Amino acid sequence: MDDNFFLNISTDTSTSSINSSKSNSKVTGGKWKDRRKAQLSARGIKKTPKAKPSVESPSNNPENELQPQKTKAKHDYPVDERDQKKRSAPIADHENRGPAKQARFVEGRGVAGKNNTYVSSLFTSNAEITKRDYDNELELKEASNAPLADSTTFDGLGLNEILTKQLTEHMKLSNPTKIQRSVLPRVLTRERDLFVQAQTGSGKTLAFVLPIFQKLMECKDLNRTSGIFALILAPTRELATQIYSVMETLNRCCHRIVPGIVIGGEKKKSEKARLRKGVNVLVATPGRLADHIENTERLDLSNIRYVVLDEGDKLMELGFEETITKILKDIETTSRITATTKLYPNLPYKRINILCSATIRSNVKKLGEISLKDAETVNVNSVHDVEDMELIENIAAPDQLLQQVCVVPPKLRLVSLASILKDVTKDSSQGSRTIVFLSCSDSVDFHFQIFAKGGKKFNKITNEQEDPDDNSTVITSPLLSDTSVVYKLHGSLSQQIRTSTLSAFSKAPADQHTIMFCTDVASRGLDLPYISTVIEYDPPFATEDHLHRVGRTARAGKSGRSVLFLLPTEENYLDKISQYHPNGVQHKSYEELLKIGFGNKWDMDATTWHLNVERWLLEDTGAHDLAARAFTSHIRAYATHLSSERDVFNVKSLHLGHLAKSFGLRETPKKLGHNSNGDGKKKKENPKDVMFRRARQAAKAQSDEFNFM
Ligand SMILES: Nc1ncnc2c1ncn2[C@@H]1O[C@H](COP(=O)(O)OP(=O)(O)OP(=O)(O)O)[C@@H](O)[C@H]1O
Repeated sequence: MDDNFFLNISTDTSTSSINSSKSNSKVTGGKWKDRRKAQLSARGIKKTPKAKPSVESPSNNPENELQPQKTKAKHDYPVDERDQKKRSAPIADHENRGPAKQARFVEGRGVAGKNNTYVSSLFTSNAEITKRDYDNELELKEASNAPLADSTTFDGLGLNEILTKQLTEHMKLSNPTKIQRSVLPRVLTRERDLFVQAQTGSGKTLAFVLPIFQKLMECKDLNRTSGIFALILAPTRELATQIYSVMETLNRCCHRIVPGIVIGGEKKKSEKARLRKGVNVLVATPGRLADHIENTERLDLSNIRYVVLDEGDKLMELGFEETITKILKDIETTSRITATTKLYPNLPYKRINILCSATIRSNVKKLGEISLKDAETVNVNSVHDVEDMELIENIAAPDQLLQQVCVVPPKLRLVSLASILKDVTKDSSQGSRTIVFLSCSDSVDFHFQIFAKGGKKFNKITNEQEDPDDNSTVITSPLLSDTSVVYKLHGSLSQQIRTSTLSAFSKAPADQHTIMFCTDVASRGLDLPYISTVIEYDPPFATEDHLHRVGRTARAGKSGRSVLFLLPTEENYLDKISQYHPNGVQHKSYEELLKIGFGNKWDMDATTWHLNVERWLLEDTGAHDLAARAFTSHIRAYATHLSSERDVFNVKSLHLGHLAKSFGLRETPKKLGHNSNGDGKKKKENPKDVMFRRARQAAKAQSDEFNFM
């Protein structure tokens, strides 16, 4: 048994009375046990042998178990007498449990070490939190990714009247952003490859889409049957869909220029039909495009004048290097640009490649070598030759972002999350949009269920009341507030569901509180409107992804807040992300966090809330399995943190027992591990096989997640 895992099984009252009563009688001589017996009988107490775990055993009584626990462990927060009393007060709503329910309730439980289940109290035995120097309190500055407030206008940058009108009148964008000011005129007037680097939410999409659209508009005879002139590659289907919808908006002011999209998850047949009808700008995910190049005869890439690679580092991270190299080679070898120059004199005489990324990793440089020739690097402050890429530093998070960090002991993670969500959803006069990032699909499913299906009472849904919409990814959350709706998004959902979930989330009424539980599939490039809070409940697998996640808020000059949860063993992660937060971060203690949602009686109310989750899992086997799966998948995902970050995210430093508690589970991690393997008899695996199995799992998880094919 793990030493740190505190046993908290409620004590038999008769035993406690023994401890509390004092006697003057003294018994001497004989064996130790006989002396003890004689001493007890002198006090009129009959010693009963230790009961084996059974339903009848008082120590197994769920009523006792649901009492806040009396423990010897030290509290890691100030405890006054009043709080102590509150913690020992009985928790309502469990007295009515019938015998059958009680039996189920204790099913699988036993004393510690027998059936491997424990009930530990939330506020005991938690890891100490080292006091880091948090002096660098956050200093919020003016928005760094906002539209320019000076006299710079879109037409001043060379945009034609029709497009300018579309932007200002229909899209309500009056001034360009800094990166648009830098990129727009370059693509309109020069024929040089570009590496575009700018903050999240700074308007990079319009920066490359607008000039390409205008150049095509300038070709009078160009229509949908003329061929594909621009190709935009994005790493995720969601991002590709988003870029396509920007193109569609522009198409409203010039119907001749037709955008098209090919991404996985859709019927290839309908994509082929679309390609056959003709498109001029093709947005695609690399895997699907490569598939069409192989199998779709009508796909003609010979006219391509512009290739844009959006989110370059993610494209590389997902292993598209080879696919992109092949696509570019195919474009190169089939190109008829020279032959058609006279037909389209306004288009560039050579192919222009544009690579975009907010973060620079060595893989982006590699992609630059593959895709760019004699390129310029453009960021908001400077323009220089791409050879100087080495000089470019990673970009920081937007200056107006309020970055909060909270170090939370593992057992208190779930209640801390509940607290913050309660807080963001409490205002009934106006709505809010929140994104919660988790490590894996199973964990998303579980947390979605906690805040949705469980409802106010975490009732088990019986067969008669079975929700017909059981697979829904959008559901109301009375647990938080009457106007709260929760969503889930991850790579294991079908593309149709992913698309409709995002669309519903984006169009939610302004007075609704919407919360989306998701994996990193939503971290890249997604432009969801009015996100006010991003919660990184699990830190990302690569530090750069932190920047992309927090970048879902504080976009285009708007304010935003991001909360990063860290375990006490992960505090040094702050050193890794400090490069993205030159203005500092704001530290919140977990006590503060718990107070904002649970109020002054936070310890008592958080305990009750958590016990309700635990009880729900004990009563509902389906929910319990979901929790167990989420826990094991989470640990597995944790082990896939980049090796360069293992000093912070080391799976060996995790307190698995406490972490299981934050999934509402009472079994020991060992038992959960065995269950997740299907049977109790686990064969010892060859370490080499373990390594290969984990590598396969990690690779599969990545590809499942992004589902790019
Ligand atoms: N000139 C502008 N004025 C106001 N809003 C703008 C302007 N240009 C773009 N936006 C808006 O800014 C938001 C962010 O734009 P976009 O998605 O292109 O950012 P990005 O730089 O690509 O971010 P990320 O790196 O996260 O992908 C969008 O909602 C877009 O409509």
